[in-house]
Amino acid sequence: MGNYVRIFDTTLRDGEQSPGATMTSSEKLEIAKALSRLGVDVIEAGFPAASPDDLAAVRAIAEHVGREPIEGRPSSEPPSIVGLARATKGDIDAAWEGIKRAKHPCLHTFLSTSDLHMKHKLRMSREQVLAKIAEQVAYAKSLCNQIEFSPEDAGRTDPEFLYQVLDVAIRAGATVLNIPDTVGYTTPDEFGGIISGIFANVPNIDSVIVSVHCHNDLGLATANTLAGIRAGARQAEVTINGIGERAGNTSLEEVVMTLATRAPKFNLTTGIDTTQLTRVSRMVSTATGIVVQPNKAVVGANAFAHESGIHQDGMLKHEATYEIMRPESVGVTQTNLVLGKHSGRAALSARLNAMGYSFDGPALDRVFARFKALADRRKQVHDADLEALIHDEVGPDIESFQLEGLLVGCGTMGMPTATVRLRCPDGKVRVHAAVGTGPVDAAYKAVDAIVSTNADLLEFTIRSVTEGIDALGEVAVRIRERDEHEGVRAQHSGPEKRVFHGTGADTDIIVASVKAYLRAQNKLVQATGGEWDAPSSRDVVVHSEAVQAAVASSRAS
Ligand SMILES: CC(=O)SCCNC(=O)CCNC(=O)[C@H](O)C(C)(C)COP(=O)(O)OP(=O)(O)OC[C@H]1O[C@@H](n2cnc3c(N)ncnc32)[C@H](O)[C@@H]1OP(=O)(O)O
Ligand SMILES: CC(C)C(=O)C(=O)O
Repeated sequence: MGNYVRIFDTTLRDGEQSPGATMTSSEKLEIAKALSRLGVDVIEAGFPAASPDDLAAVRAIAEHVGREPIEGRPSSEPPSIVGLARATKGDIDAAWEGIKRAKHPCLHTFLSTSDLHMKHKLRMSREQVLAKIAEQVAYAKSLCNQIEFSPEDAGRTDPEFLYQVLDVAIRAGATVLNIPDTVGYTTPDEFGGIISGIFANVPNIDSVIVSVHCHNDLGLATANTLAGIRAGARQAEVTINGIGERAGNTSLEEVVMTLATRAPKFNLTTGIDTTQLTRVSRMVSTATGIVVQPNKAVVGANAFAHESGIHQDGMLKHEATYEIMRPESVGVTQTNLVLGKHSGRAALSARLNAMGYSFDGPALDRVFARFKALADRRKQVHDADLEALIHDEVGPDIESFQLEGLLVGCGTMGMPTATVRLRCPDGKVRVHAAVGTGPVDAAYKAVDAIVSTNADLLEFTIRSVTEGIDALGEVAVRIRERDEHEGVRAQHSGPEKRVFHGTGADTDIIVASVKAYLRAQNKLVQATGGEWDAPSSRDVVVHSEAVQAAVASSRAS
């Protein structure tokens, strides 16, 4: 095998043993096709004795995926298809029934060899176990050329007995000896030592492939698998996303990307097309319903995401500062500089540039201040949030009216009321309160009383820019200059009345609504040469003492 490591994928067998991960036959077939395209050498398709459905799924995979090379598959050969069986004739027959139509079928049988398992689970002596291995491996060999044998719980098996077991299995016809750390008990030095011990003590070990199969109970599955490979194993049994019994199996993507990323250290290759890893990971997650944790190595949503300003600045200067693999190498389109409360100007301005905006100097400072204020309230700031902020920032050249304050009262207990405080083109601050059918209507009436531009509201739309209770709301309005001759328009062929658009964004949707309305009103005022008739004090309707006081104070200023 030299420096080639065979990737044996057991997502459909051990992976499916994850509580709740049961997949339908058609999902399994689709995943098997994806695994084949990914370039795995071996697919353990199931445990046919477990149920008629399992048998049917294994058979379908053997017939479809195990016979023809799939388009796009790195190797021209179809993968080997494996069926798992206890060391019993019935299980072996069922497994053979499942896989026999594959071009490269392989029967995998196993029997526990640790004293603990033999005594309490199998209730068999060492001698009985050795005899059963000899008998059942030989029986399997009578059906199929390729036989994999696993001494279950090898990680806790007495090494001397393990060598005896493996010797018996080779003599009976096994072609692959798989060494499982069934309960994820060993540490990397111990597991590497077990594999080295096997190479040093089992006769004819060079005539078979030595395989490793680790579980992740202590989070050591990948480390143990790599230790086994460094000790000479040339097959790694893995699952996509590391799913499997209890804490799972070794994850395919971690082993493959370690061998690829640290190539000079390992000097080993696999047949995996790593650019498909992310896609297959998502497919398995969807089929099993097992969500990939965001910080999962290689395929987690955050594996190529950077949130803090110092890291983002480093990444913008040189990608190797904080990334040891390129995202494209695992099929992620690009590094994700997540904008959040820890981000700095460098990342914000890079994101804005990518979105087609260029801000620098005080304009960037302004957007940055608003971005930070938003990021303090939101977990993440998305492009859509930025768009809304920018549209809010890039308003009319002159802000004739500026919102200085807004107070609304609404609900089921009384009349919706809004008090609006605006700085007007003459520099004075005016306050007006109004009632309406709802808080927005009340606020717009209050704005109208101060702005009095003779415009009709044509359209009002509100949408949540992003998801969640803390999402930014974006309001878009369109207003049209009022036609003084409305109703007798046919007799007047004057110019069409102009329409002005305004948007506003805020986590408070009433504030966003007023900002949008004022934007549009400001454009109208600007378009009419900045003309504006200040309302007489008679026009100001006062609804409370507080507002009266506010009006008085605005007059005083
Ligand atoms: C480490 C691993 O991942 S091993 C693979 C685990 N996968 C599965 O178990 C697949 C799903 N399993 C099943 O559907 C069922 O367990 C079946 C159909 C295989 C067996 O069901 P049952 O016959 O009802 O047996 P049950 O599951 O209750 O008990 C397992 C029996 O197999 C025996 N057994 C366990 N491992 C082996 C083995 N490798 N070879 C032979 N017998 C074994 C046990 O000692 C026990 O025998 P007993 O009933 O005489 O005490
Ligand atoms: C069947 C064997 C290989 C197994 O899954 C284990 O021991 O974990």
